[in-house]
Amino acid sequence: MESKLRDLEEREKKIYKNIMELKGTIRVFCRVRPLLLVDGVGTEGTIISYPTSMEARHRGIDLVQSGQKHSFTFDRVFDDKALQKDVFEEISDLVRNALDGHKVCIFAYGQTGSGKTYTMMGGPKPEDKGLIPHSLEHIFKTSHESEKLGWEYKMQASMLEIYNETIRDLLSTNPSYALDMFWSRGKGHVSAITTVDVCNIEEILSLLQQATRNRFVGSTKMNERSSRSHFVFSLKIFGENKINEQQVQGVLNVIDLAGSQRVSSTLAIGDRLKETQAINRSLSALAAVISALAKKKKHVPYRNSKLTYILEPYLSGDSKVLMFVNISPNPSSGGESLCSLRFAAKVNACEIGIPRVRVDNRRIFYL
Ligand SMILES: Nc1ncnc2c1ncn2[C@@H]1O[C@H](COP(=O)(O)OP(=O)(O)OP(=O)(O)O)[C@@H](O)[C@H]1O
Repeated sequence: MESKLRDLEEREKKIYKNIMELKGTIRVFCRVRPLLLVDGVGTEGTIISYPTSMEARHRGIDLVQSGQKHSFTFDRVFDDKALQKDVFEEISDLVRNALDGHKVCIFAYGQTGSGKTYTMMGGPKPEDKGLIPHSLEHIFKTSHESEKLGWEYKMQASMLEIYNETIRDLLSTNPSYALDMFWSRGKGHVSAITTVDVCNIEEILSLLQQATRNRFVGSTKMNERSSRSHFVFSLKIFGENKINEQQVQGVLNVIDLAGSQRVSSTLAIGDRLKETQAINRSLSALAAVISALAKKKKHVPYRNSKLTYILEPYLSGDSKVLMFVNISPNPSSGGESLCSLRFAAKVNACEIGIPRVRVDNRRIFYL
C-alpha cells in the first residue's frame, strides 16, 4: 500500500509540475527550519502546522498569528525535518534543464536567520551540503554521462553580490571595486564582471569558496552570521553535440537574497541600519515587480533596483523560475513569517511565460 501511495504521489507531483509549467508560473517551495538554541527560551509553543489531507500533503502550511490561522499552499512544503538531500532531490530535474538549454533561476527569500544561506550553500558537514554545491555536482556528473551521446559542454561561472546597491565582483582580485550596470538591447548587464571557464567540480567549488570568503557578512540580533548582501551565482552552459550538430545554451542562476527584516526588530544602528534599509528597499522593489507581474501590468518597474535589473531576464521571459521561501518556526517571528508567506503566495501566482527551447537541425535557441 505504501509503495502504491508513493507511486501515486510521484505521478501526481509530475502532473502538477507539468500543469504549472504549461501555465508559465513561478514555482514556490517553502522550507521551515528547525528551532535552534539561538531561538532562546519561550519558543516552546508552535505556530506552524501542516495539513494532512491528501490534496494538501507536502504542499500545505498553516501559521497561527494573533490567534488566527492562515493557510497557504505551495508547489512543495518542507517541514523542519527535511534534509538537504531531500530538498535537492526535488530540484534535480530543474537543475538538469540548464544542461538542456533552459534559463533556470532559483532564488531564496525570507527573513534574516530563516535558513536561506543554509539551504543554498549548506553547512560544514558533508550531509549539510546546500543546493548550489549539490547542483554543481549533478551538472558535472550529468554532462560527463552525456559525452557518450556525443555532447561536449563548456561552462563559465561568475559570482557577484549587491551590497548597499553597489555591485561587487566576488571573483575579482579586488572585490571591493564597484561594478557598473549598463542597459543594452533592452536588458541590464553588469560591466567587466570576472567570468571564469570551469572544467570540473573541484575548480568551481574552489571559486565558490573564494566568493563566500569575499561576501559581506555581519552580525545582527537575529543571526550571528547574517548575509548583508544579495548573492548571485551564475553558470553559463554551452553544449554541442558532435553527432547531430545540435547546440544548446543554458544558464543556471542561483540567488541567495539578503534577509528581509523590520528595522525595529533588528535593533540596527549605524552601518547595519544603512544595510537593512538598502536590503528592504531592494526587496520592496522586487515586491513591486512581482505585484505588477501578478496584475499583468504593461509597465513592470524592473529599473528601480540593481536586484530587479539582474532578475529581469528571468522574470520577464521564458525561464524556469523557482523561489524558496524560508521560514523560521520561532513564534516571535510569526509576523515576519506571515509576510514572507503572503509574498510567496503572490509570487506563486505570477505568470511569466512558458519555458521553452527551440530546436532545429543545427542549433537550439532561446525563444
Ligand atoms: N534546515 C536547517 N537545519 C539546521 N540548521 C539550519 C537549517 N536552516 C538554517 N539553519 C541554521 O540557522 C541559522 C541561520 O540560517 P542562515 O544563516 O541560513 O539564515 P539566512 O536566512 O541566510 O539569514 P540572513 O538573511 O541573515 O543571512 C544558521 O546557524 C544555520 O546553520
